[in-house]
Amino acid sequence: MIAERATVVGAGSWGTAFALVLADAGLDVRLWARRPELAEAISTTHRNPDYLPDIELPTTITSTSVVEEALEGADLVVLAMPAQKLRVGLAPWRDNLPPDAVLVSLAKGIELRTGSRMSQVIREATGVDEERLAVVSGPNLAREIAERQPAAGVVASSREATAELVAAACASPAFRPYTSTDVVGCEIAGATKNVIALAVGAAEGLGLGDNTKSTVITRGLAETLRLGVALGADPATFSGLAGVGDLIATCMSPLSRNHRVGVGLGRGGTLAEVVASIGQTAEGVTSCESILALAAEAGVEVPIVEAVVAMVVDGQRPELIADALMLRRRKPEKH
Ligand SMILES: NC(=O)C1=CN([C@@H]2O[C@H](COP(=O)(O)OP(=O)(O)OC[C@H]3O[C@@H](n4cnc5c(N)ncnc54)[C@H](O)[C@@H]3O)[C@@H](O)[C@H]2O)C=CC1
Ligand SMILES: O=C(CO)COP(=O)(O)O
Repeated sequence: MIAERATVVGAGSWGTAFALVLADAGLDVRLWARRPELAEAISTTHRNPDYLPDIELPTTITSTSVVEEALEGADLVVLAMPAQKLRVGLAPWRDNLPPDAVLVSLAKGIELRTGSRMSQVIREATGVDEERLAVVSGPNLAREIAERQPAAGVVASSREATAELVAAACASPAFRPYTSTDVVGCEIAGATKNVIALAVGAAEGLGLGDNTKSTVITRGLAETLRLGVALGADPATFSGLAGVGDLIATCMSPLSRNHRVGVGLGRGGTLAEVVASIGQTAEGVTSCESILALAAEAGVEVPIVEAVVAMVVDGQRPELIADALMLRRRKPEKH
């Protein structure tokens, strides 16, 4: 089977950029926006006035705010909502999904309270079989993707043929998807790197330099790997695009919203001020607690995630947290 028609649910930054990738790969794309006026603007001007407004979208992308219209003939249903909105956001879609459509998750987060990964939320909320589900992850900052700068990603599904179907649907001259069957690894890596990016951003905001940032990234990767492996992931995933690849992009790029929230906190801003000034989703802020809870349940030490929770949730000052991380008991690097 070849996918010809895709519905992208959520016309934010990543939904819009990924719709462009699918269109460049030759698919007819329906981009669903919650607000009818936004859908109308996208369909008539071929731009999204609210996200990436300077990017001209291919004319094979049309937009609607009507669920049934959006889903007509869809081979792929791509979910581009924020992690904490996914379960409730899926409610109007559940009973309208075409029976054979493959669902694709773009969100990088862990649900609060349940600790569920996005693919688990989707399965629970829609009842679809895991073989009809794929996740896309990797170093994919929406602006760079929308500008068609060369990049690669990972499409993971427990069923290889599903990963291949989705990869074929998003392979374009500027986007090179690799396939994987490690859904757990891709999801844990994608969610946790946002939290590590908050820590790296905070270090930058405190005026600290590249040695510090590199240390946080490397030790952040170590704790992400420990957590992922404890949850059943393939360790090799963490040295790939969804692991170290996305970690580098998100931790180092001024385009990353998580990085920017961290910088703002490091400079002394309050969480409310910093998040409001960005005005877009920064998943690490709302997923750090659930990742810490997952780690506690699995008996895995995640000191950087813990430090971010202290900074973001408990409002502790970042400089005190940096000191606490440095004073931890010394140990062999591999642990
Ligand atoms: N922006 C990026 O560069 C990338 C983002 N991601 C992930 O994609 C997910 C979405 O992020 P962005 O598009 O960047 O966020 P965004 O903040 O730019 O847009 C979020 C979109 O979700 C919609 N939305 C919010 N609540 C909703 C609800 N209850 N029902 C339906 N739609 C709802 C909003 O209207 C908006 O269109 C996040 O998990 C993020 O981590 C992944 C890779 C790259
Ligand atoms: O996931 C991303 C890049 O791969 C986007 O990161 P931010 O959500 O921090 O902007």
